[in-house]
Amino acid sequence: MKIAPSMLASDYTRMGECVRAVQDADWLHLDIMDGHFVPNISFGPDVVHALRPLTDRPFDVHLMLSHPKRYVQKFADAGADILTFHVECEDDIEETLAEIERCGMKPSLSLKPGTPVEALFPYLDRLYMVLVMTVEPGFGGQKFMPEQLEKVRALRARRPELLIEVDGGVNRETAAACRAAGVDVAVAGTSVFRATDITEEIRILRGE
Ligand SMILES: O=C(CO)[C@@H](O)[C@H](O)COP(=O)(O)O
Repeated sequence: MKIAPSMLASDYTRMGECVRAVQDADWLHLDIMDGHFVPNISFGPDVVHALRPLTDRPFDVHLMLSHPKRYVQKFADAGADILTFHVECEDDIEETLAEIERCGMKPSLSLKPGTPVEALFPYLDRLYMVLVMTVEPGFGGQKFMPEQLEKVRALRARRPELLIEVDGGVNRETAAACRAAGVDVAVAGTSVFRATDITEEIRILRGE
């Protein structure tokens, strides 16, 4: 299982050092929150752009925005590789996917814990990845919701080749359940950035 450390849990006074500290991870996860789709505000494309030269890891950008389509070009310019937005957003899903493709990024859709997995089914053929939220989006440091792994199993059964990521509450114990459910990529914020040995923690989360 690949590990994507979430910069939401990094020390914002030294974000550059934090990016270098997770060089051994597979991807870098960047959470973008607008204070409307979720009750929190994080950072925007300028921060993503500033961090881009510090690592060659793929930038996995998760838009928790009511209107993601407006910002697709900005995140492409900032250096995003994979762009995830939510099926519950207020923009047209097909049009937003087309805009992500037009900008040369890999399209991905996410869903909140309360949204049935079937909401994603009409779009699966167009997606590079699905991000299954294992906490209510908006904040780091929450408890993993194990029942969300049912969505991973349902998606895996329907599309064996689809890349599946989970996000929220991933630690040593819950990572094992994710691996068993067939998760390809796990986002981990608190467990990685609070670890005494970050490199070792990533290795353990991967299941190595
Ligand atoms: O998108 C989110 C929260 O909305 C996640 O990326 C969290 O930031 C993961 O943090 P931890 O649960 O690992 O602390």
